[in-house]
Amino acid sequence: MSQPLFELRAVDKDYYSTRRKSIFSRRGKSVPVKALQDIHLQIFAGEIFVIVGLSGSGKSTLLRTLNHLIPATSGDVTFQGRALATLSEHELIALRRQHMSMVFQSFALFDERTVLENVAFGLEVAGIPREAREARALTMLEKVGLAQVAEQYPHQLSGGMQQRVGLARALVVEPTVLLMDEAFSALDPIIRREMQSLLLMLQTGSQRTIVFVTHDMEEALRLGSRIAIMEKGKLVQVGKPEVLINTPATPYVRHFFSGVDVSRWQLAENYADIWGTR
Ligand SMILES: Nc1ncnc2c1ncn2[C@@H]1O[C@H](COP(=O)(O)OP(=O)(O)OP(=O)(O)O)[C@@H](O)[C@H]1O
Repeated sequence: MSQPLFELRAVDKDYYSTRRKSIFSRRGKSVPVKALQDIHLQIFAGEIFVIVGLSGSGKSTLLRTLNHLIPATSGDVTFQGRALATLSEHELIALRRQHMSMVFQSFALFDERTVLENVAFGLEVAGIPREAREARALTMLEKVGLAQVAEQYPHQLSGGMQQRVGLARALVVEPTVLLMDEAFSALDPIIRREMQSLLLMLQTGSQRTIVFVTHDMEEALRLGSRIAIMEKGKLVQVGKPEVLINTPATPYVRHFFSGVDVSRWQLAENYADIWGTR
């Protein structure tokens, strides 16, 4: 098997929150929230790796340890064999710029910039001249079907369109990894499915790796090459969708499939045919 792109070994993350002190403190000492506990994980190039779990299970924290926005309290996180904790702030910023983009639920667009300027932002930061960056941004907007609104401002667009701008902005820098945190969760169901299809279409033939956080099992099954299920800061099972469905490790994992039509995933041999765009 190829070398993992990310490798996590014995990763813990404890939060010491003053906000929570009155609830969790004992004799004035704050008790940490154990957001991640003993995480061992490998993520490979080209995967759409989906992290699923209930609210508070540690999904966002795990995602943010991958780009060191949240440093692990203990354990190792490596990217392309480099331990993130050993990098200087300067090296980390360079690594993130070169390899990683993020897409958030809240879109996080710049209101005072046009759609084109929003998409071109990462290229501007990278020092690409205006003409070249705007040409690349426009090509990316064409790919997400939004070239016609390039000169508009984010507030003039629907939520679904704004998230397509967010996706274009993340992809235009050609990242090795796309980190997506509940990126489609604020969208209504039809637009959400359209965004999932768009993401799968854009991923076709690409070696880009996507790590996608969601609490929605339908979305996880639709997008994931592999799925990790989290419970209270721990990884309870990691595997291909059909493996999780056919052999759930715990009742908690099984619980995630209640209400989801899993019949399409139950026969592993049919799995490759389910989504033509994968
Ligand atoms: N900055 C922080 N300070 C203190 N506790 C935190 C902080 N961030 C997260 N937590 C706690 O860590 C745990 C994991 O949070 P995290 O946001 O990673 O979970 P999640 O699965 O992404 O949740 P959600 O789906 O609600 O976003 C929760 O108990 C949360 O309250």
